[in-house]
Amino acid sequence: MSEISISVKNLNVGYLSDYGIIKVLRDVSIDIPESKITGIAGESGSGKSTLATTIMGFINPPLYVQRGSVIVDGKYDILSMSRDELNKIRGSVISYVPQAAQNSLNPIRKVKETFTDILKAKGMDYYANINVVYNALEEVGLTDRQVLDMYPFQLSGGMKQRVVIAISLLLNPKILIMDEPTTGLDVVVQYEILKLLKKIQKEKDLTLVIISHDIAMLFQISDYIAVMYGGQIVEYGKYNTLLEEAYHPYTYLLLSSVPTVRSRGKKLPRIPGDFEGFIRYPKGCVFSSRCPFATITCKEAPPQTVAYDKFGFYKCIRYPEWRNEVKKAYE
Ligand SMILES: Nc1ncnc2c1ncn2[C@@H]1O[C@H](COP(=O)(O)OP(=O)(O)OP(=O)(O)O)[C@@H](O)[C@H]1O
Repeated sequence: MSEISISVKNLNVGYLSDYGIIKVLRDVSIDIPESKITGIAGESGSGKSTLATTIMGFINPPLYVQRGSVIVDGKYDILSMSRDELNKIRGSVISYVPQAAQNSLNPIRKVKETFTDILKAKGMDYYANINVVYNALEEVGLTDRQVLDMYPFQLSGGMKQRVVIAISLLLNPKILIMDEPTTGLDVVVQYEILKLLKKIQKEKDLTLVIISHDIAMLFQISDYIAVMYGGQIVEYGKYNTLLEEAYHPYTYLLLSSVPTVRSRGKKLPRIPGDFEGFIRYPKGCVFSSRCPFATITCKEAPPQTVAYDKFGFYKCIRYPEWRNEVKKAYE
């Protein structure tokens, strides 16, 4: 079995619009290791959901793949598979929980009817597979089977999220991609859901990909972190490497802008300005107009990807010099 669970190479994806194709993902390449938790961090609009949707093969207009490849589990070439072939592996090899999935449970169907629909779509009967359903519920800590006879409005936010996770794991996939799994939940429930995800990941040896704008949450749970900015992955590596010494200034500034008890009373570095957008896309490094360490060279040409270790990489021509400038500017 391959050590790489999802391999994305030179992915260029955009959206069709009245003005032509608006390019969003720009040469995105990443190898996501199996049996680990990989966090994909980035601010709203950086392209995280576009990446997840493309990995799942949900290629429907206006989304448009210009080039690149996505190989899942070493053998599924997602972008060249038919709809039927993709439907076969969705749920059984790779599952995806989109943003706010807990709110899209059908309000007029009991939980068991939702399970029935999911199983039926896979040609499976609910009653013949009732133990599969019970197991899935137990895995997510819903031991009271009465939950099956309840409507979504009778469940708390945390319970709904557990039901959604149980559905995504019903057919025992090897890979689970969750988009913003804790958004909209209160802090205690967020913690419980993260603890549950970590437990399930370990027990099932799952490859778990968590997408979030909440970098602090991702650093709590992930083994690897990819940092997205303006449709690119600007840095990727082990969470502790990034925490100890980010190679990209954007990662450093994102991490430094998270308030902690220790930073109380201190001025937190902020990221000046705004992303130019996908239409007026920067010519050089995508972060250069906001980067306090950028030089003219950074603004003129995109940086090469610098690879290190097995999976890690960064896109910054100013590393390691910019680290010395941090000391002068902020420390
Ligand atoms: N269906 C669509 N049609 C046109 N543009 C889209 C569509 N979906 C996303 N986009 C654009 O693609 C860019 C990336 O969006 P995407 O949803 O992938 O980002 P994200 O990082 O997941 O953000 P968020 O967390 O807010 O969902 C944004 O500029 C967005 O406006």
